[in-house]
Amino acid sequence: GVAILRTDYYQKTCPDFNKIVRDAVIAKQGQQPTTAAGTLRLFFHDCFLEGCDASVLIATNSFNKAERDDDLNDSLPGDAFDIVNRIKTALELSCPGVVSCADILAQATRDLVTMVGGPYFDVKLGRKDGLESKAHKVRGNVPMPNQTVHDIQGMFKKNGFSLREMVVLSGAHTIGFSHCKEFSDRLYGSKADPEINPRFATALKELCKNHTVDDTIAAFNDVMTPGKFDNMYFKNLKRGLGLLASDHILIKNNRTKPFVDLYASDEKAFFEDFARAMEKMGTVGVKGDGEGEVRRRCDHFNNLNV
Ligand code: HEM
Ligand SMILES: [Ca+2]
Ligand SMILES: [Ca+2]
Repeated sequence: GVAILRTDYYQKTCPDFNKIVRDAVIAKQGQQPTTAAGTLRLFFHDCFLEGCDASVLIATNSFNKAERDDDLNDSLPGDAFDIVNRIKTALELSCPGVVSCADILAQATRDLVTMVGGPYFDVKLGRKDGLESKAHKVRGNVPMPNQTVHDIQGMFKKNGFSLREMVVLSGAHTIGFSHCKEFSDRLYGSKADPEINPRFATALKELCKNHTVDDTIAAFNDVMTPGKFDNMYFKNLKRGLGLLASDHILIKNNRTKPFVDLYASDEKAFFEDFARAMEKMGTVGVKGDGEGEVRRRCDHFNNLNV
């Protein structure tokens, strides 16, 4: 059966859960300010494949190439995996074998989003960790920047999200960064996008000029307020300052544009809708008793599946 999630799921079995997660998040985000964006993306990629079950955290072994080693997950940053592992270690000392990795990722994401200025939302708990993680399943479940609104909408729809929720969740690109290869085809050559703000395009071309040699070069998703969770992402789209093609199409497409306009002019509406959509994201495909386990380590199944 489907898991019944509750915000107070660990109240008796792990009373310090909230505090342990919050303290670890504050320490990590202070040391490594890119953690919030990386973790938010990690959570998204987890929930969209096999549901929010920590399948994305599994390490590859000689029998199984895991989700995180598919090309589309290559750029998920180590700091995002690290914060989950740190929290897991602290929790295993306080209440061993009780808290799932899927719950840790959900709760840490909420705390990080809130910490960088985003809205607070409830995180219901009680997910079990999944028993499968296959790299070949990633493609088709995680959107790519060169896809159409129609194709991307299909992936959100499959997970129960409306077009409006797709737009509001894309507002996550108000923080974090993207590597040049994700948007370079908008900059150079005959397919260059004439709708990019010209000064922005010049700056990006300069930034990315050596990206084929150095694939670590990256640009902020939100050029104006890259570290702050706010509605600047939507304001940027209206001025040709969207970074990815999948960002810019939200203002070009006449079905998504009204939502961009709304969130650009009303941050409160953005925060309310984003909070509700994130709460919902946390319930996608969750596993209950008998459908998963509480992993001892977040990067390994308890039994080696071969
Ligand atoms: C709508 C379709 C989406 C597409 C095509 C897309 C694609 C991408 C790509 C290509 C990157 C750059 C990765 C890199 O180069 O390191 C990225 C970054 C990011 N994405 Fe998305 N994304 C989408 C939706 C979302 C959603 C729904 C969320 C979360 C709710 C999200 C959260 C993030 C975050 C936070 C980053 C920055 C990661 C970092 O700084 O490490 N994205 N996205
Ligand atoms: Ca998953
Ligand atoms: Ca921002």
